[in-house]
Amino acid sequence: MATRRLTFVTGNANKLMETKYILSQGIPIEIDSQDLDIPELQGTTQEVAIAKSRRAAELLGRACITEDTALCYEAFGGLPGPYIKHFMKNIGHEGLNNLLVGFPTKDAYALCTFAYSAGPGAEPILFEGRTDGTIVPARGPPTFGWDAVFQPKGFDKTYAEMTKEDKNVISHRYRALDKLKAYLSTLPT
Ligand SMILES: O=P(O)(O)OP(=O)(O)OP(=O)(O)OC[C@H]1O[C@@H](n2cnc3c(O)ncnc32)[C@H](O)[C@@H]1O
Ligand SMILES: [Mg+2]
Repeated sequence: MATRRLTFVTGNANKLMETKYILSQGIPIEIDSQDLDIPELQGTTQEVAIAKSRRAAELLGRACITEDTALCYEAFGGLPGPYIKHFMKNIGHEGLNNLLVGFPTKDAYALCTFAYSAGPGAEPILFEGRTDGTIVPARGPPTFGWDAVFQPKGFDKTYAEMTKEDKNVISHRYRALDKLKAYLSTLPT
């Protein structure tokens, strides 16, 4: 099978690393990356993902993938959701826990949305992956976003305490990439 080449438009080095790792397990694919400055709209996770994918393909002038990650609190009807980056930056791990003081549930889910665009003007196709868990006081290295405060259901470790091999077979990103992989393998290279 010929190796497919695809550009991942992202400015996040950790996303890129996990994506390359997960995709390399399944199909012959080479991912390069471009960090383009793309405004992220407000709206549902799907609306945010579609707008970003359209703009990325326009700027790049060819097929690409983009990705948006949301962290959704059950107590808040799914927020912060796609706005988690700004919450994380401004209030940190402790703030992400303090938000939930007084709320009956600390349940949350991580939602990853990959968007594939065949090129400028093409309708983006979305691939979603969800992992359920709980928000806990930070444990593990603070290397990647909110990994240290998210403990997936059925595990006694946070994402940050897990090995990359373990995180990458149960994560929101893995589940979305599993669907993207299946789609890519139906396309001609
Ligand atoms: O250039 P892009 O791809 O948009 O990269 P970004 O860092 O801006 O990413 P998002 O807009 O999707 O914002 C998601 C936020 O969640 C963080 N994040 C994404 N995936 C994560 C994961 O698997 N574990 C922990 N934090 C994660 C990430 O660092 C951001 O703060
Ligand atoms: Mg972003």
